[in-house]
Amino acid sequence: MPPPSVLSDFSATVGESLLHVRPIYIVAGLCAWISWRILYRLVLWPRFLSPLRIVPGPPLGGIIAGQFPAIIQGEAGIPQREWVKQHGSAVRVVGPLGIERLIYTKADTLHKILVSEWMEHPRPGFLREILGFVAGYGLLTVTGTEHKQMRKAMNPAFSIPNLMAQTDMYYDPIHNLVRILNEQIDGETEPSKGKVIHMYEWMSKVTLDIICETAFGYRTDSLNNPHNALSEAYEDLLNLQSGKNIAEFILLASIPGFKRFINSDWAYNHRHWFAKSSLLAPMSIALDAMHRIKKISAEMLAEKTKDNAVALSDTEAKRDIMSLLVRARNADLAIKSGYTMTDQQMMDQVLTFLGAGHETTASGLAWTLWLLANNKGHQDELRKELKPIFENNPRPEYRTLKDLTWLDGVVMESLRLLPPVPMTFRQAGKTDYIEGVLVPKGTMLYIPIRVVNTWKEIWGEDAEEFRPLRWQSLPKAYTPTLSFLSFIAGPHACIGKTMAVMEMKAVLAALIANFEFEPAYEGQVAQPTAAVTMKPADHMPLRVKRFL
Ligand code: HEM
Repeated sequence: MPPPSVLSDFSATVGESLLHVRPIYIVAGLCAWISWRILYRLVLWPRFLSPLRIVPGPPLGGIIAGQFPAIIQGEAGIPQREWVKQHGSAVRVVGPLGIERLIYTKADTLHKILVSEWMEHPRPGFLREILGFVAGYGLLTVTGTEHKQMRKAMNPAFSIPNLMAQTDMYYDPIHNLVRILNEQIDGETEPSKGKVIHMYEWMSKVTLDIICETAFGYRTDSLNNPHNALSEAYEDLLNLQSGKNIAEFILLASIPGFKRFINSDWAYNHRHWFAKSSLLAPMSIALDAMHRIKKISAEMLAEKTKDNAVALSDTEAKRDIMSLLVRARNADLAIKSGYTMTDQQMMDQVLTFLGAGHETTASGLAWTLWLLANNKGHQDELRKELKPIFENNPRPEYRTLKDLTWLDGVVMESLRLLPPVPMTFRQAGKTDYIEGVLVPKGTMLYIPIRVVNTWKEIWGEDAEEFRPLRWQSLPKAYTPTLSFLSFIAGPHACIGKTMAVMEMKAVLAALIANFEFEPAYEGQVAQPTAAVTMKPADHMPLRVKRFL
């Protein structure tokens, strides 16, 4: 046995050399592992190993970007519609970084994903991050049991009797809008020729004023105030919507800890640093806009909580949605029932109503005006139906508006053809067979709202045409929940659907009764943005004339 001194000399030498060698091995090992992961993710999995290879679809595309360029350069939902036409009702598309997504259009499959097994197919993390940042971590982002409880607490506020009672609240903003458009036209040198007006901007203001009134009992009056703080903040935020910015956001959101970082005071206080990098500049604008929106939302909520603190038995209490939620929470707290929303959750709901209920309805209205401007015959028929009603009563109530044939057909047809939310995503929460193919846990499922809404197998050969009267005799293949997906289906279906449709009807009815709409110039084409919501990129200029 060698003496201990020799042993210690030996181990010291080995240790020393290991100390020198180990970092190289570690770095080399790390490099090899990263290279292997990259090779596996980008090449081996999508091209040779994935069980989804048997699902038909377009070519895989470039190794890094896949079909992503086609997706973001095309109109939202249109490349997917072409792929379904070419490859059938189940399509596999490889997106960026080798990530596969499946598109299913058959009612049975959509029922499984959205309705019967909705808990096993949650919204994917990246979508929850985007929605949570701009629309609060409320109903739009919670999943499973928490979602069930929150939705149960909120459903009564969206009941039909409550919405009926709210309809009259729409009319002050609507009448403001009609007056402003009249003034704008009268300000022209030749008022009879009308005026080209960016209608999306006005739809955004009127829907902001209506949602603030009906959801919070809060008067924003952005229609009369061009520099309204809330409306300017949303404008800044919504102008960031582009395929490129969303892709960058998804990339950043995949970094662990991103949610905490982006919602921290530090990120807001240092936002000017991000403005210096072209990649992070949109983040700086978004942080600034969200800070302003959160500040105003907190004020609205504080006013509500103060208002309703003593209102448990007050029959004259306000009927806006937030008042109902605050009163319901107070009642739950009083009887110590199981589930009550925390202050933070209430705050998130304020952001959710603003984020989910404002721009979607504005885009829906703008697209409806676009379709009518390009279909004069349908516009005339609608006006014929509306004129006598408005001559009788300038504030028609819920029941009157609900049952009008042309008004209903035009709104539903517009939401079908140009849905403000053209697609959404789910993720396979477990490995399971869908349409006979083993779909690995984690696979992205593209919910093809615009594709299904215009699928010829359901809607017939004229599926892509604007024909409002089709809602009077729906095709045989139509199923109420899964043929028209604009508000999707199942437990995550839009809670504001009835409210949105009623609001669109009230605004549109008043506009069509008072004005005529035409394209702003010859050859004008629609310019939908390809992002989370589909708004007109050009803010929809239309020629607006008084209807006398
Ligand atoms: C034309 C207008 C609207 C359209 C097209 C629309 C569409 C949608 C869609 C497609 C979803 C499902 C998103 C997903 O699961 O990924 C959704 C969810 C939701 N919408 Fe709407 N929406 C509209 C108006 C509104 C309004 C006015 C409100 C409320 C004031 C609202 C509140 C919500 C909420 C809270 C959710 C989440 C529901 C849940 O997960 O339980 N929406 N909406």
